[in-house]
Amino acid sequence: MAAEAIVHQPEGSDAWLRVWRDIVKRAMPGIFIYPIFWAVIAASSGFHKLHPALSWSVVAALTGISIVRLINAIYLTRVQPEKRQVWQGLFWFGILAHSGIYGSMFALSLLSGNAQFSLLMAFSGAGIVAGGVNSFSPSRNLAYAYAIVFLSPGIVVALWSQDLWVEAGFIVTYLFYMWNLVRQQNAEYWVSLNNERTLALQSRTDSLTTLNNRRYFDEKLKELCHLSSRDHMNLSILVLDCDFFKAVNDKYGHDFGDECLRQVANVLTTNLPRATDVCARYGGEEFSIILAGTDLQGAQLVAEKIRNKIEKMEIKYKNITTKVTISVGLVSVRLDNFEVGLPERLFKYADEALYLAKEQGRNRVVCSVASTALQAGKVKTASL
Ligand SMILES: Nc1nc2c(ncn2[C@@H]2O[C@H](COP(=O)(O)OP(=O)(O)OP(=O)(O)O)[C@@H](O)[C@H]2O)c(=O)[nH]1
Repeated sequence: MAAEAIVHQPEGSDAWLRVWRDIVKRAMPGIFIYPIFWAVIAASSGFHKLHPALSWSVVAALTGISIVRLINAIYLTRVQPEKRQVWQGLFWFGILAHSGIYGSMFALSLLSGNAQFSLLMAFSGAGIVAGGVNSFSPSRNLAYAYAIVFLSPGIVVALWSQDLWVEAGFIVTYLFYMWNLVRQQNAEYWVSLNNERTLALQSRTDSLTTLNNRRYFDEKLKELCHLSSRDHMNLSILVLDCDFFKAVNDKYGHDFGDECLRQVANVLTTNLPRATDVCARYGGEEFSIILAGTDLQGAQLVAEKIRNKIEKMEIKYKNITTKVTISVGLVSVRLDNFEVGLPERLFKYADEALYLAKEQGRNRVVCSVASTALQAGKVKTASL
């Protein structure tokens, strides 16, 4: 996906969280720069002696905004998704208020006739703007707005006073330079984020079927076992295997076998509509499914539906048309406490049930004895 496309991802997605975490982290060191720089420059250049009220008011305003920004930075990425816009608005306000006030003081320094004051404000301002542009570059609009608000008062004052044309030219040039930097850094940020996401996706995806791979399935199984144990929920695992797949490969070739696996995978994904269902290619011609919050009856229905759809499906590839069947092993338990090795044991039960399904003639769903005993209350989870 192109960098530009991702910049406009909808609010509330995972991308929002990731990007704003980055922005907040990058912006953190800059929060206290404003009052500190201003206080040091106003004191060292003698500006505070001539204008004590203004100097102190600016210190107070910049410090107040720093505190608001700090609180905002702590909570921005932790609030409920529906409150994100308000907190994001407050983040913008803090940034623009800081840059507006500091930029105005820089503009004032141009008119002050105090060379040391204006030089220090110019140097510090240039540094702060460059740092801010770098921090906010994941959001191009924020970075642009920030640079404009910071530098505009200086440009206006320099143009207005007529004898500061050189300074005005310098600030306008600097603004263009920053503009270019925003574009460049924004593009670099999104390209690297995109690469990171692609790599993460590849590491959890099976390239043939685009289903999740075994590693992801194992991680998810552990996580869902934990969650289900904590909430005393049902958890079902299905292990599915294509029947006589060696014969399919031998008869029609490996390419056709691959196509069969893709079409079987497609039936699985289209028949698992719940967002919490996890489906993976466990290896070879074996697939696995986790149905969190689903009891034995529900899991049997799902397994039977999938088995039935695959049995009826005609697999067409090039000039060949054939059918395949699958055998399914199933385990369904209500979990009350998590123990080490629980996910592996549950999977083993489903796998043993699959073995029975093969033994009993294939093209069928067999439920693990562990789950029937558990549903009848004969076995406690702890003794699985
Ligand atoms: N085309 C293709 N074949 C695969 C892939 N992974 C595994 N296989 C084949 O799947 C076949 C599995 O064979 P077996 O384990 O003997 O099982 P089966 O023939 O399906 O017999 P049962 O499972 O007992 O019904 C082997 O021939 C593997 O080469 C794959 O990615 N693509």
